[in-house]
Amino acid sequence: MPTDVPQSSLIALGLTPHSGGDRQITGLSVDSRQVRPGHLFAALPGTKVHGADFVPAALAKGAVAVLTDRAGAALVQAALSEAGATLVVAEDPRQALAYAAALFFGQQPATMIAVTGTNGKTSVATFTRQIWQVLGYEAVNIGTTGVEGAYSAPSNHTTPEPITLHRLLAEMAKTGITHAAMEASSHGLAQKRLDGVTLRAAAFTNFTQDHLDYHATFEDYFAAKAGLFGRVLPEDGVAVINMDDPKGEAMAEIAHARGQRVIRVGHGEECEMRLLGKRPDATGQDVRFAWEGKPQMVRLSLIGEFQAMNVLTAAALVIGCGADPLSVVQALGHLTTVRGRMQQVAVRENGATVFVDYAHTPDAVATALSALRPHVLGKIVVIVGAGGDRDRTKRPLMGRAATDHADMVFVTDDNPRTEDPALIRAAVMEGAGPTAIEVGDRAEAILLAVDKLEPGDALLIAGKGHETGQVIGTDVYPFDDAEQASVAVAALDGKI
Ligand SMILES: CC(=O)N[C@H]1[C@@H](OP(=O)(O)OP(=O)(O)OC[C@H]2O[C@@H](n3ccc(=O)[nH]c3=O)[C@H](O)[C@@H]2O)O[C@H](CO)[C@@H](O)[C@@H]1O[C@H](C)C(=O)N[C@@H](C)C(=O)N[C@H](CCC(=O)O)C(=O)O
Ligand SMILES: Nc1ncnc2c1ncn2[C@@H]1O[C@H](COP(=O)(O)OP(=O)(O)OP(=O)(O)O)[C@@H](O)[C@H]1O
Ligand SMILES: N[C@H](CCC[C@H](N)C(=O)O)C(=O)O
Ligand SMILES: [Mg+2]
Repeated sequence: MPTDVPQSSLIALGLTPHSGGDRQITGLSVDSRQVRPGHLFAALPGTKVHGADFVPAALAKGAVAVLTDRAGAALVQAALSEAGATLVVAEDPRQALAYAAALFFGQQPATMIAVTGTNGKTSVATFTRQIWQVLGYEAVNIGTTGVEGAYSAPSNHTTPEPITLHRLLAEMAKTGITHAAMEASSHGLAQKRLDGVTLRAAAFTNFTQDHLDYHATFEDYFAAKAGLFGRVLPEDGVAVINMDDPKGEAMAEIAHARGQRVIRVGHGEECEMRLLGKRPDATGQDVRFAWEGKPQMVRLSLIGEFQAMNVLTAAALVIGCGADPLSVVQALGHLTTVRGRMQQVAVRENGATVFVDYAHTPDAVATALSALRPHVLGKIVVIVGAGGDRDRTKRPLMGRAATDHADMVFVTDDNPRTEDPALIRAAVMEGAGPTAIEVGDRAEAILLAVDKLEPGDALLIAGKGHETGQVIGTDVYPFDDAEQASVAVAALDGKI
């Protein structure tokens, strides 16, 4: 066995053997198909099946120990003693796995933060990383767009699973990464994926509708997010809370109750990081804000008030982690657009602009369009759609938000996945109303929308942001909104 393969005893990983005695393990897996000889297999209760069903398969592949809950233990005890493998039973096996993975891989960047909220996680994590880099730190952001910054890696999840996450964190720490900003998705929090991460600070951006396919109720969805402050962030951590959100007060209460230092961000007088005013123009905005009562000015090459709020949230996180506030303020002028978030991707010969944005919730569509309005003198055209195999109830609300906040609406396909695209569009159209134009093919919708642009107008292509593929059925077809917009502009302006 190569010497760089980490090894550890179960007890050293905080896992107490229930039967079979302590073991040296050479790896961890949650999927029986990924088990290697010497592994601990975590047989987790799932939404579809119980991982315990796959214990025989895991043992056949060489697993020497199994971590599971009580229900799982009852199912696998006999098979384990027959194979001479160790059983570990935990009240919460997902949390036990997260702690074990952190100990197994050993290292993580010394300064880590996490961001939760329905919208804005990727943006805040990216700005946090950018500020750290301007200050001279080796920094990354980890989330929907993969790992970016001083280290690059793709990612299938917004919040990676604990094993993948801690392998990655250890690898990055070894290469000298000292600062990491993570996204904490509600799935990730509910499944305790980041419980083994040592956080210095955490932020809450906002709470609106999404993922009601996974979380049974709004309360469950909120409880998952609140877990970041109520459980994951330690007592000596710093909580950065957006007080403009109706749930800000409740989140700040949770942080206070844990004894965490709270930095409030928002428009209100009570906020330590307070937005005082902004002057939007075609290429960005001048922003006036106050840090602990002291007014500051910065020029941001970013569109939309929500991006200014995301920047202030990121600044508060960096300050919360100990950076000098004045240096942080000075760094803000260097920030650049987050890929696929209110990103200007093309300009027509007549001056009309095209933006790509990742708004895929009703609130995000409303926020993105109203944020764009003060930067635009003419009309706003929007392209909107909704993804298949996701929260169905948000579809008409997204259509409605588009009609309420734009002057012209095109309804098209997002990622239909395994659903019938026509039915998804019909649900979006129901909210968008009779004035909306339905065009199934996304490339055609972009071409038609770009064609409507007159001087001073802007088009917002919502929903897919940085994505480079369109998922139809289970296949992924190359598709990039930014590229399609450039092609449409070039074609209509007679450049190709
Ligand atoms: C809905 C959801 O989050 N599901 C996660 C959950 O799976 P599950 O409970 O559905 O698992 P299951 O299919 O019932 O199987 C139970 C167990 O048996 C195991 N198994 C299954 C089959 C097999 O042959 N062998 C085997 O061992 C599975 O690995 C699992 O541990 O537990 C699994 C193991 O921890 C996760 O991999 C899986 O994430 C899946 C891949 C996923 O797609 N999650 C998405 C929805 C997600 O997490 N998204 C958020 C972003 C959301 C957002 O903000 O937009 C993210 O952070 O990326
Ligand atoms: N602070 C905010 N308030 C409201 N809407 C926002 C905010 N920040 C971003 N948005 C909207 O949400 C979209 C997604 O932003 P971002 O990718 O930063 O969010 P996210 O929380 O990471 O999303 P995901 O759940 O997909 O990971 C943006 O394109 C924008 O339309
Ligand atoms: N992380 C989100 C992204 C949605 C992006 C949108 N393009 C879609 O496919 O619905 C989700 O998986 O729900
Ligand atoms: Mg994200």
